[in-house]
Amino acid sequence: MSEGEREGEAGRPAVRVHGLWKRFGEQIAVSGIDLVLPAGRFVGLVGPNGAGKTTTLSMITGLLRPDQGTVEIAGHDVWRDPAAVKARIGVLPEGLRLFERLSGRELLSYTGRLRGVPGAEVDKRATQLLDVLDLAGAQHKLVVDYSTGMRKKIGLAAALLHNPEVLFLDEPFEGVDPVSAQTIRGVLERYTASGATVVFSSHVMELVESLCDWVAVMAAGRIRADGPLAEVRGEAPSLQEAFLQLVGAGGRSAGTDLDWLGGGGR
Ligand SMILES: Nc1ncnc2c1ncn2[C@@H]1O[C@H](COP(=O)(O)OP(=O)(O)OP(=O)(O)O)[C@@H](O)[C@H]1O
Repeated sequence: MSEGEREGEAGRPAVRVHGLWKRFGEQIAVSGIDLVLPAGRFVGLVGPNGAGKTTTLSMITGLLRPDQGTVEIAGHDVWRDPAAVKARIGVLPEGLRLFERLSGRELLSYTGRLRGVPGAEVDKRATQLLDVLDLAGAQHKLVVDYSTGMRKKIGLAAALLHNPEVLFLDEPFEGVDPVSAQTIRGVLERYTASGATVVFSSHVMELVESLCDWVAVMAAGRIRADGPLAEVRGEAPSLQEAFLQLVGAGGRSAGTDLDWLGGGGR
């Protein structure tokens, strides 16, 4: 599908990446990728471990400077116009660092003020987000005492507080129990239904298949396929199968060399 067709479908793209490169010493993490993600979609960035997903999301969101290439979000260049971009995006990065000595409620108040949201509005939105994300009971507890799932949820609340146009989430469901995952999912579905865009990375194919309507498949620093979910899945019975074919992992044996492994002889 051409870029023109994509833009025609949903107006201005949420994200436009051109010729993006990142190298760490000898290791090429991201190898000159081009990507156009339409607005108003639930986009999944999928790929095996080490594919370059986190590096790509970090460069797209202005956390890591690319060696080459450009990124535009909602028409603004991430590196030339960072303030305009930061006002329009929310980010839940991998290994999120939070202010551990604030309570959940204080963290949201602080984030809201930093984002320039008026105080009364911050309080209202924080109360609603804490409630919807089932954190109301823990709002006065210090973040340092939060569980992994609670940290993801308070990070998500902080990323949503200023009502961004585009939300980027790196592995948002990792370490999250099924009930919390369902809650997060509900919030994200509601957010995209109103025309906002979610871009999240994951290697859990079932999750991506059930949530996303647009997919980009990454392997070894390159985009192997991208487009509407049905188009990327093609004739394959599931996204998992399509993914295995795309990344060339279909023939890998499940451990024929591990003949010593298992019960019996030591
Ligand atoms: N700071 C760094 N220094 C050196 N190499 C790095 C650094 N960050 C990433 N890499 C390398 O770049 C490649 C891509 O890593 P990245 O974390 O982007 O992959 P990923 O798709 O997010 O993987 P995962 O699903 O395992 O989180 C890997 O080979 C990784 O070892």
